[in-house]
Amino acid sequence: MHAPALDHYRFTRGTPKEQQAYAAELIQALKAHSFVKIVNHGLDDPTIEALFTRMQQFFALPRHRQQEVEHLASDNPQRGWSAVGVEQTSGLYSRETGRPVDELKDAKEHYDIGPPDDTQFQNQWLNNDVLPGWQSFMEDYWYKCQDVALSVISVIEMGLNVPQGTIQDLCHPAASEVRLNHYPAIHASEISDGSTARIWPHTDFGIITLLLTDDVGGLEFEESHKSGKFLPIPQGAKNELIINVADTLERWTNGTLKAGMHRVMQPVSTHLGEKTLIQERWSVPYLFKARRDALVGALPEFVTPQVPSAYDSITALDFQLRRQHQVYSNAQLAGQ
Ligand SMILES: O=C(O)CCC(=O)C(=O)O
Ligand SMILES: [Fe+2]
Repeated sequence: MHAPALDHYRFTRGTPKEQQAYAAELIQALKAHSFVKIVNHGLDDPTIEALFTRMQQFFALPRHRQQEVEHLASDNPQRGWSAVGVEQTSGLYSRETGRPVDELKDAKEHYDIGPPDDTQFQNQWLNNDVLPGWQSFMEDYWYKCQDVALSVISVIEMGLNVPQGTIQDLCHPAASEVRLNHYPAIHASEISDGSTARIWPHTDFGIITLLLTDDVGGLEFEESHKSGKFLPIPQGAKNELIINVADTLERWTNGTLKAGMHRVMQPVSTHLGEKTLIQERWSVPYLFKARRDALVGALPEFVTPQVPSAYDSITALDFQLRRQHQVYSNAQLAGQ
């Protein structure tokens, strides 16, 4: 489970033979665990340092500034700031527990950034004089992540033995998002009594997710598909990028790759005394998504008469709206 990170240079700088071997290992890891860690992916250390510094600047602003770019609950893709607890990831999960969503709280605030040139669901930005250079840094980071994601998708296409471009061609125009997650410090007892999670078990909606985290810990992946058993992911070097399979790739591959169920709880190192305060935590997923009019049923390459498509063929946007709907209560969606 705790396999060392794979070296992405084996693809970007490797011989065809090295590329094939790397692709086979990556697919094997994704089949076994639904996630894999990679290094030498193209996001350099100074960029990662600056990303965490920049995101912290936004969350340190006075509340009224954050409210200027607040995302209002709707089924649409999120843009801008969502306050702690507004997004209820328990809605993606409560069906399994049978407990009402409102009893299961999320202890996270976040900021979402869609494609810089998105005209359908536009980004929300503060004036440049509030956080000089912030918007252009984040737009730049969004493009850098897109490059990494496309490169990883090339590897996945190779490892799955489908023609290059099979998946990549379904990703333009882009609909992907950078999400800046802030988990404020929280009493361990709030998590251990089962009422709150930093983020409840869920799968991501897109194709793959590229995830960077700080070293606080707490991220857990389901050990194997539908096992219900979660294993903590030890934090490696800060530049390790976690790649996980998300819903759309599971659907396109007709279940050959399964979306990785994950959550964020207290770090394993935490002594769970009543009064223990778990330190704040930061993470940045890049949610790599299909173009909005692409169909997200199984691709023909993964369907046979014996193995028909197990997924309904709706558009990526409809799928997004369906999943997004689950993270808000009806009252929120009615604007109350
Ligand atoms: O914070 C993390 O490590 C994971 C975040 C996550 O799963 C998400 O934002 O979808
Ligand atoms: Fe996630």
